[in-house]
Amino acid sequence: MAEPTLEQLREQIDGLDEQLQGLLNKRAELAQKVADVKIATDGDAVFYRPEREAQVLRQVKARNTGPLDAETIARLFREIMSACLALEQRLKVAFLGPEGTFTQQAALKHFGHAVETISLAAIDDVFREVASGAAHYGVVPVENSTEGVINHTLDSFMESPLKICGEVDLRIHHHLMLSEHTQLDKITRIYSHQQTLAQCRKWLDTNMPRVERIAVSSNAQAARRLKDEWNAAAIAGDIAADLYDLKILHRNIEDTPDNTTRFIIIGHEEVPPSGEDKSSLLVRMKNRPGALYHVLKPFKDAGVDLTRVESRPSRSGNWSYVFFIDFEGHRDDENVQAVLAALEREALDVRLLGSYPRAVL
Ligand SMILES: O=C(O)C(=O)C[C@]1(C(=O)O)C=C[C@@H](O)C=C1
Repeated sequence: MAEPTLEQLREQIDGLDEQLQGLLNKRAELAQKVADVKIATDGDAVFYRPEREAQVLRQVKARNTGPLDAETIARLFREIMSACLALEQRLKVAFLGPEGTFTQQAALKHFGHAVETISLAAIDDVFREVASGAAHYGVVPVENSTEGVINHTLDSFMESPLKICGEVDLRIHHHLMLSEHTQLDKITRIYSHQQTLAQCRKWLDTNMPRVERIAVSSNAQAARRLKDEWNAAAIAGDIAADLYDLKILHRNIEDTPDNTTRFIIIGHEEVPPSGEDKSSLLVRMKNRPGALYHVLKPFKDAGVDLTRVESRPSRSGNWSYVFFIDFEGHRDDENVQAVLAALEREALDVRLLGSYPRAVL
């Protein structure tokens, strides 16, 4: 049999597109009905359901047979669910701005593009915007694989009642960029966020040792500054280069190739189990010998896996320490409850910051 012609193949694609379109709208109608059920059962209906979204995306990945790869197809379904949710309620998501930061990228990766993103200048502002109800959720960075923890976010939890309801991992690539006015041989300074400068330290030491490094509030801010300067460069990501119309001179100048930043989603609600969950905990201990041992022993006894432990001096007393602990499992799990009960006996204060689905995308 002869191979199909271009016209015949396109006809088949048109036919499938029509079916897909019909199915997508049927799916959207069901989401609208789900919204009616949520409103009928609860006056204060919560439309966004992270545990259900994680389950849908996991199913999509598990049953995928290709040729589209599992990540790609999951990203498409991410956008479909985002659009369906927007029919129920258009979410307002606050993030650490300005426009073009990796945090905005993380917000869109997690929620899809059918949300309204609100750019704010500081991590505290994101917490406040969500606490006041002006935004439904917030996205803030918490940990970077080269530079470690972002203390400001952890500190904000000491004073905030908000909960963690999700996590996002983002591979971070940094590029050296110039504006159209920059004179390459006259560059005397490089702008970027302090974390980014640290993540590119070796590259800068080797390639631009005599150029002054100036830390600014975000990478996007660094990119924005170039507009009016002819003797400066910036280090930032792709979105910032696009947004401020900059030329990328050197790509991927980060010192470690698997440079990843972890972001968390903050909100008001506790998230039910999704089947594959993580939890974050804040424990305040008296600063006595072996404090860390007493914090960690209950996890070993109950067979709960830790994924991160950080300690910070507590602001509320000279002689106490706060531990931030991430672990596998959900607050409803029996072994997690055993850990919490044991910690209650040991610690001055124990607060579960949230149980949430492990990142799927
Ligand atoms: O199952 C729900 O609760 C829905 O609202 C439907 C749906 C979806 O499109 O699948 C949309 C938004 C929720 O965050 C989760 C899932």
